Amino acid sequence: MLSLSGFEKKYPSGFEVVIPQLDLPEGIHLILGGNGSGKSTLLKALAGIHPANGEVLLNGTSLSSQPIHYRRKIGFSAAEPTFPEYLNLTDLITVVAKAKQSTHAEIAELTTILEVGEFMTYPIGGYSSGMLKKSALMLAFLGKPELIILDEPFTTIDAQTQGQLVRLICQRAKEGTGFLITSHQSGPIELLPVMSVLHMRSGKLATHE
Ligand SMILES: Nc1ncnc2c1ncn2[C@@H]1O[C@H](COP(=O)(O)OP(=O)(O)OP(=O)(O)O)[C@@H](O)[C@H]1O
Repeated sequence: MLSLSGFEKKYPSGFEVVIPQLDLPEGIHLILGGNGSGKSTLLKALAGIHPANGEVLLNGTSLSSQPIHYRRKIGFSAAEPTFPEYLNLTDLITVVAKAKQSTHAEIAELTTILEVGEFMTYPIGGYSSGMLKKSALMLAFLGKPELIILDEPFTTIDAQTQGQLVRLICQRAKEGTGFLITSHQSGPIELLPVMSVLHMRSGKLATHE
């Protein structure tokens, strides 16, 4: 599914994430590690949001040489999502659904599962942190991406939505979607059928079980 070779992402501060080689087959992969170990840095680079060096291939599509094609295949939900405050979630869904060829049925299903229907027509500037996270999750799943990258997906959402999200991840994984997930919350991730766990320390992969 996803392969990295010679991956390097360095900030001007000197902090860097370095992964010489990594091959992840289809499935759910957890990335764990302490605060500041580099998890979000890695995920943002793999989502194509932050530039990085090295080769990243998603089912043969290259992030560096086919960036638009690559990014269409990815869904990403940030740990602390931000969106233009004057738009609403319906606006964002319209744009992303068109770009990723999502169906009305999928939009309706995700609207119900993630319980965004009540606020999706209100301006984003008035959303709570949980509403922002639900919005980011909705956009990440739209269009059945080949790989969905979720950075702290269980923070700020209520217990009921956490349960719904676990079921949604399991359902999509069964259908062949790959997942990279970070979480400091152990409860929900213990319910996931995880293929591998990667531990990060100081910008490096310490272990891969
Ligand atoms: N945009 C940025 N510019 C410069 N340095 C950054 C930036 N984002 C993160 N860092 C630094 O990179 C290091 C790793 O941060 P990162 O957010 O990737 O860690 P993390 O493992 O996701 O942490 P946490 O568990 O606290 O979310 C930290 O030292 C952080 O200060």
